[in-house]
Amino acid sequence: MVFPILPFFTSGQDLEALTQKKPYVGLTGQALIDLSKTSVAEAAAFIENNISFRFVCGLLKANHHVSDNDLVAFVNAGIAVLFVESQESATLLEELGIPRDRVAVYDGTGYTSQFGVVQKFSQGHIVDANDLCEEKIAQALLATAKTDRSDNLYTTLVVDTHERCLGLVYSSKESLKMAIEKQVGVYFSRSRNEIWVKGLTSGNTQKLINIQLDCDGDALKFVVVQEGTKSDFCHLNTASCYGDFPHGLVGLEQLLRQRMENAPEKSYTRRLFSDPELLTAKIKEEAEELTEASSKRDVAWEAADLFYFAMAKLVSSGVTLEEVERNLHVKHLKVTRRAGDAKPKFVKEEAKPQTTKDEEPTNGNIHLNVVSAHDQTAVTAALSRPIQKTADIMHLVNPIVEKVRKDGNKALIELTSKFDGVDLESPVLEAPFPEEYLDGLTQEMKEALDLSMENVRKFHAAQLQKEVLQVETQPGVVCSRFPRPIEKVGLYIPGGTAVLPSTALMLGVPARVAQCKEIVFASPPRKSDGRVSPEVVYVAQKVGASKIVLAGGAQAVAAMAYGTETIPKVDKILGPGNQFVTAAKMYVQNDTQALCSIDMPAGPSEVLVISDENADSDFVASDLLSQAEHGVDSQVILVGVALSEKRVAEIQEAVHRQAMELPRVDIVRKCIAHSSIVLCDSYEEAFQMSNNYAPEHLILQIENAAKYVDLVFNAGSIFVGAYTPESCGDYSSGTNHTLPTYGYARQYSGVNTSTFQKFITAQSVTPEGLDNIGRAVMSVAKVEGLDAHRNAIKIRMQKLNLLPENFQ
Ligand SMILES: NC(=O)c1ccc[n+]([C@@H]2O[C@H](COP(=O)([O-])OP(=O)(O)OC[C@H]3O[C@@H](n4cnc5c(N)ncnc54)[C@H](O)[C@@H]3O)[C@@H](O)[C@H]2O)c1
Ligand SMILES: N[C@H](CO)Cc1c[nH]c[nH+]1
Ligand SMILES: [Zn+2]
Repeated sequence: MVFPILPFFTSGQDLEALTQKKPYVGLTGQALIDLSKTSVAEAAAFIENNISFRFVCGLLKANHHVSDNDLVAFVNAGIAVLFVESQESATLLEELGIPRDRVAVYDGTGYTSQFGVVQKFSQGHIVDANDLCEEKIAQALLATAKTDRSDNLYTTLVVDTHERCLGLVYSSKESLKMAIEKQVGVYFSRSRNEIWVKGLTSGNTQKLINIQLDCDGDALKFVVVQEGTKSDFCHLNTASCYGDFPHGLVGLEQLLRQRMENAPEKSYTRRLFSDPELLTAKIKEEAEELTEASSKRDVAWEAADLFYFAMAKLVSSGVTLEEVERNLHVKHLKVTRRAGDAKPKFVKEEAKPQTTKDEEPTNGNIHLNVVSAHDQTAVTAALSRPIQKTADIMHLVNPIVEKVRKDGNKALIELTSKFDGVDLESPVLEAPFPEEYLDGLTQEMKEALDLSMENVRKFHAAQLQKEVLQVETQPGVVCSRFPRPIEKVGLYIPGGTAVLPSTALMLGVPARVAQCKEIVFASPPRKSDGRVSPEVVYVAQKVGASKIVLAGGAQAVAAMAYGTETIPKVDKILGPGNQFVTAAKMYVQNDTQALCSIDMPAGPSEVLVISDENADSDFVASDLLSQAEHGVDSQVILVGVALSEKRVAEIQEAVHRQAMELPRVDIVRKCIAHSSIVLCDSYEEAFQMSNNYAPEHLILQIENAAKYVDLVFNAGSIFVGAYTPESCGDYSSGTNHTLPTYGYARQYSGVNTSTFQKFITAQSVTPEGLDNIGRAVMSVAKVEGLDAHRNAIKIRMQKLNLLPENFQ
């Protein structure tokens, strides 16, 4: 039992008009709407705007003309339960995806709701809202409410609209009638033995929102809003008769509302309310921090910060917490329509599939979003990368890594079957690699790979640091530094959406140049035969790899980091990959048990092209597309310097035309959907934009391009001039294509020869040297309170008679 009357709104127009004219109808907290006479929009607006109607149902008569789509839309707008006249209708609704407990079937005497409110609404309960008046409502309530008290009063619980208990009071028949008539908190005072209008003397009155009866009808509940200057319910000046509430979200909302009214001019809260950009930045910052938090304590801490700024946004936008909760409630009521199984009776119109972000339309123009560099908000959105939050990815990757760590090859075989659809007997191919693994490798391909490997070798051999660096910092103090190869390296070669033998050579050749002792390759096996491509095997053979791990993703990274029965544990893992690979690399790098470092976070490929009016539109488009085809999570950005509208249109046309010819057009389409053109006025502005973005690849298609290289501070690799497409660096020119993405070009270099080396320092100090630096060492050791350090100098200097006799 909630309320003994279910007001029936016979038409959509009644909804708004009647609730204005007869606000007391809302005291019942419930409504029944005739769905055949109401539009979805009318129902949605009614539910959204009237917080007093907590339980809204829809009546569906036999032979109604409501379409299937509208039925689902009504439910999704917040209709809790559908009242239908037959079991057959209930079955048809179920086939549409509306759960059975959201349907109440007429049984000859009424409808029984089992969802939200468990109650039988008989014909007598359902009353045309047009016929309702305060008196009828009071009569119905009094006829149903029970009391077993000798004074005939009704026990009444008072709660606020967040359902927080304010206190326990008593109502009499008269006080109830008066409360309904005036829609305020009116009770019966037992101590004064009279009707008690709450706040009559103090001014802290109560607006009455709903009256409810409990399940057996012997206790009332008043839902109220405290009004007046003080919002305390209790005579002891606390929010409730049980003291003040803990300062949670409701308390925060109240506090921020007060601050909105009276925060001092220069206070932080005032700034927050009057500077929308600051508030936006704080919300983004806190949201990011929350995604990065991992311990329970940090997650709670960061969530509280985010709620604070989100609440400031609500308050400054005039939105209440109740409206948000209402929104959550409606979302909770949503259902998913089942596709294609509606019975003819319910089929009035075909449902159009909704387009989600993951399912971009597969036709239409492929064009980039265009923003002006002056629109800061649009630029920030345009330059944000389409990557999953670290926390979300880690959540998926952690169990994979742990499984491989625990179960070794067995786990690797299982995960390869699961993620790559290949069932292997052994996850490792040992050198010397069987000749048949080179089947299909053409002479032309060998020559292309040889040429590329030789150029990469030349450039990386020139970088090799062999010499011992030696400096005498003081007479008798010689410091030196010398390189050593990292002993065992694991090289990841992507193979998800495209097989990348070029990555095999970009990693294998410098590893060989640096003289790493053991080189292990890992790459996902192909579905067709469970092998890796002959080109990868060819490169592995050329660079002297000892093994090829036939696995991809996080499982391959884990196998190389921890080792398995047949895979050696490596000291460093290098190579690009998708988000699973990159996240797994970051995970093992942070695990001291793994004792494994990584090159850098090299995730989904990205490019930023700076072009001016003189650039060739076809060249620009081709460079954008060459990275767009890598994956749906790639991003390509064109920063245009003083581009005319005509030029922008020409580039867009070239992008579309060239893309439509590509076999990977579907991937390109999805990548371009989150890629942009940013229009700048000057070269300086364009380079500033690029430095902020810190792209993996930067292509300069501008006049005198070489002259502008000095302006670049953050980028993985730069491609200078119209005839330097990125493809050259991807394959054959000699630079490395394993480069930092996600903006990590701010602090990381791309793979180079020293990535495969480490540097050891050495020093040699003579008695003369000790005399020159010994006192300084002792002074600093003393201030740090590390006497043993100081002694190591003192003892030697004393034996050498370099210190005065009584030196302490
Ligand atoms: N930054 C660089 O230097 C650089 C260089 C080359 C390539 N790349 C990038 O490397 C990436 C290669 O990605 P890819 O996907 O084609 O190949 P990949 O080899 O990196 O990843 C494929 C593996 O991911 C795993 N995987 C796929 N879906 C999974 C899921 N739902 N859960 C767990 N694991 C899953 C599978 O095991 C699969 O073997 C592209 O984004 C490309 O842009 C970057
Ligand atoms: N552009 C990629 C680096 O982001 C490398 C690559 C390999 N093959 C083609 N391209
Ligand atoms: Zn590429």
